[in-house]
Amino acid sequence: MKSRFITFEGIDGAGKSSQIAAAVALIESRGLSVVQTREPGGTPLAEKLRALLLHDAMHLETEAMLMFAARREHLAAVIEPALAGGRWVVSDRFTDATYAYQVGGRGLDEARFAALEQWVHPHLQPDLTLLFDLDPIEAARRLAGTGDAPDRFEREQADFFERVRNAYLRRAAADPARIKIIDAAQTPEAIRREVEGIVLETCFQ
Ligand SMILES: Nc1ncnc2c1ncn2[C@@H]1O[C@H](COP(=O)(O)OP(=O)(O)OP(=O)(O)O)[C@@H](O)[C@H]1O
Ligand SMILES: Cc1cn([C@H]2C[C@H](O)[C@@H](COP(=O)(O)O)O2)c(=O)[nH]c1=O
Repeated sequence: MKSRFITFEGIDGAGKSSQIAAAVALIESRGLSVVQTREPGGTPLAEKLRALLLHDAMHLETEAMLMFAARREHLAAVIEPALAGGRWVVSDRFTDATYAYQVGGRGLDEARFAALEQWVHPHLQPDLTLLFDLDPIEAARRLAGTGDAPDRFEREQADFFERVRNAYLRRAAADPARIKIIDAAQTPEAIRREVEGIVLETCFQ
């Protein structure tokens, strides 16, 4: 079976990380080998860039370029070799996050985003993206419940996350065959069933 690249997206606190393990377990239960990874990050160097991105204030264009620098490393060291070797890749975020957060949330010029995307991965897009869609107020409530110290993005206000959410929904409307929207207000069990159904329908038919 052809290897697949699956990504999980959504505003902070939407619940995507909670569902990734179940999706990976489902794919592995079919006898397939899966690389589970995340962005920004996924390699030692990209994880160092992640620490800068999540904790140090910076110019918006620096932020966008560092996201793509981390992605370039991640593609070269993890994603491309895995796919070439017949393994599946499941990533917690990819380039749709840059569109949503840097273009939608922060106002990065869309042409600059498109140029970076074209430079870093001109031919590769995920085969399937699961977009966890949730009201930012509910997402903030969930995050507050974790008790974890918020990072630079998680400290943003609801209007920022409303713009991020709307940008994700625009990206999904532009590519409905790839990006499937999940109502993240459902119970974890209902979401798990929906995620598994979409993965089986789109990747195993
Ligand atoms: N469907 C759900 N209903 C209620 N709470 C949930 C649901 N899914 C996840 N949670 C809880 O919400 C919190 C955030 O979940 P999770 O870490 O999966 O979100 P996330 O989208 O990955 O966020 P981030 O991008 O910030 O890592 C956790 O405490 C988790 O237990
Ligand atoms: C890939 C990517 C990520 N971000 C932001 C989104 C999140 O706030 C953090 C990553 O943290 P997570 O809780 O592990 O999801 O980074 C971004 O702004 N732009 C991107 O391209």
